[in-house]
Amino acid sequence: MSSRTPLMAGNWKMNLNHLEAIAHVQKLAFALADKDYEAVEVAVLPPFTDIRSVQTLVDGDKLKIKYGAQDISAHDSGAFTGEVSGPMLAKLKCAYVAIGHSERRQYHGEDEAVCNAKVKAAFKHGITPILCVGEGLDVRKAGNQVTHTLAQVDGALQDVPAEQAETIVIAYEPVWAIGTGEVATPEDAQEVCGAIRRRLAELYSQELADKVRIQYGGSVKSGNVAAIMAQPDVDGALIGGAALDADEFVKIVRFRDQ
Ligand SMILES: O=C[C@H](O)COP(=O)(O)O
Repeated sequence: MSSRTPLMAGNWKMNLNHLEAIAHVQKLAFALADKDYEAVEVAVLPPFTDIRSVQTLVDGDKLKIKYGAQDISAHDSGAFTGEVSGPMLAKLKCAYVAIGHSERRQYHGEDEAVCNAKVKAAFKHGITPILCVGEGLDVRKAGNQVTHTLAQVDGALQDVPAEQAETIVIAYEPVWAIGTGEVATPEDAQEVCGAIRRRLAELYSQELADKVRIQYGGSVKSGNVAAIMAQPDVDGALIGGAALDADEFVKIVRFRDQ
């Protein structure tokens, strides 16, 4: 484990309405103590319709839980039905936004150019991107996971200046491990997370690469998080299913106790 502050982020995906979101965040807030926030940054990524409610709760009770969105439009405003813009998310004080999640890539055809535009949109509005990258099963079976994932990193960071890139979070999520119960081994996670950090050093500088937090995502649970977090280039986790269970998510935040 590195000296970078780990980021444990719960990606709720399309789960929990705004009332359930309030109850869930209240439960997290009740369970988490100052020492948890000192050791780990904790964030939730609810559906768009929940964000205002989460913001009101976090602001009102001065909670230390960060929150963000699961997607952002590449456009600031205009005729883009169904999209939500950077200025809108910034107005709700979103700290983070997931970009290029494999479900966005798979179901909405998001490619590197789209991810690149969204990364730029997030930075433009002061929101930290959590750039999601990772290979599918066929690519893994062919042994091309590193090449594939680094091409996604290269594409999304095209023309992103160092002063922005140094704050990005990159989530390595092998698609075959998402929601399947198939977790990559800690060595699998380290192989690709380490390669991502080396690529950041090539694209920018070693100093910058050493600052960037690289998460692992894919069937993370309290029972496997400690071994994954023990890897030198893994600085947190992007958690899907297990983040919907407040008790389990708190255990993941407290990975050092597992
Ligand atoms: O964004 C989270 C990932 O897709 C992981 O989801 P999962 O923990 O349910 O496998």
